[in-house]
Amino acid sequence: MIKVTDLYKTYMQGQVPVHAVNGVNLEFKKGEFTAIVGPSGCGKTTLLNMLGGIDSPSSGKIEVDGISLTELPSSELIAFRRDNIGFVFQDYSLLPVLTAKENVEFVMQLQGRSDKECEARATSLLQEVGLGEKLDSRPSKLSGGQQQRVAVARALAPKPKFVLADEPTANLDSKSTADLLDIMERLNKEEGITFIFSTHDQRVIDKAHRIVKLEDGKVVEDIKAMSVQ
Ligand SMILES: Nc1ncnc2c1ncn2[C@@H]1O[C@H](COP(=O)(O)OP(=O)(O)OP(=O)(O)O)[C@@H](O)[C@H]1O
Repeated sequence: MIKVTDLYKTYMQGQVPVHAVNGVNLEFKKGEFTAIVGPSGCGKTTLLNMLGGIDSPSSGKIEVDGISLTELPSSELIAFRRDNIGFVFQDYSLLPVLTAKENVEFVMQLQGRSDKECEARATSLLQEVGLGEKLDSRPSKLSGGQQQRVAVARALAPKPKFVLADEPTANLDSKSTADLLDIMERLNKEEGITFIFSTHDQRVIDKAHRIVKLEDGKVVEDIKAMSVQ
């Protein structure tokens, strides 16, 4: 479970404080499939970055299965993030010189796993996201949708406790969006992967089981979809 308590993040824009996240309290249970929504600038990216330990709060607490991210020394936070949190970014963020398989293997190599294990898991994850034929392709040879599927496979490679996705479909066409959502939904259902994603995309919002709406850095709505109530 992820527990967020009294979370604040204030940026200074010149002399003006911007309260990007302004007193958020939330819990995410294992296996949830949650969309964070709200107008541009409401704090979605800032919240996701803090949940993932890539940005630190001005105050407040984030706990993952009882471990307080906000209190971990930075070296332990880096290892915790690597082993427990998967990220999917809007711009895919794949390493261009590596093939699809190498991009997925890379993060497991950082965990110190054997080459054999890295290769087997990367291959099976890429097959699972429908890219079994593209293992040796570099990102420049893949469509946006295919690159984002590599990014999902990479996020899952270290067997994370949860996956954070910041507007994962922002650059995808309708077909690629639908395919990516099907894959995320299947992984959520069959493997119990917890997904938390920010989005403006109604097609993605329609698939979410829970919708958390932010405005001006505050949670103004937190609703469960009818089908999972
Ligand atoms: N590094 C920064 N320095 C200063 N202000 C920032 C910084 N990052 C974000 N902000 C401000 O914090 C607020 C929240 O930004 P954030 O990117 O989290 O919103 P968002 O909901 O993800 O927006 P979008 O939907 O446009 O991506 C905005 O007012 C933004 O300008």
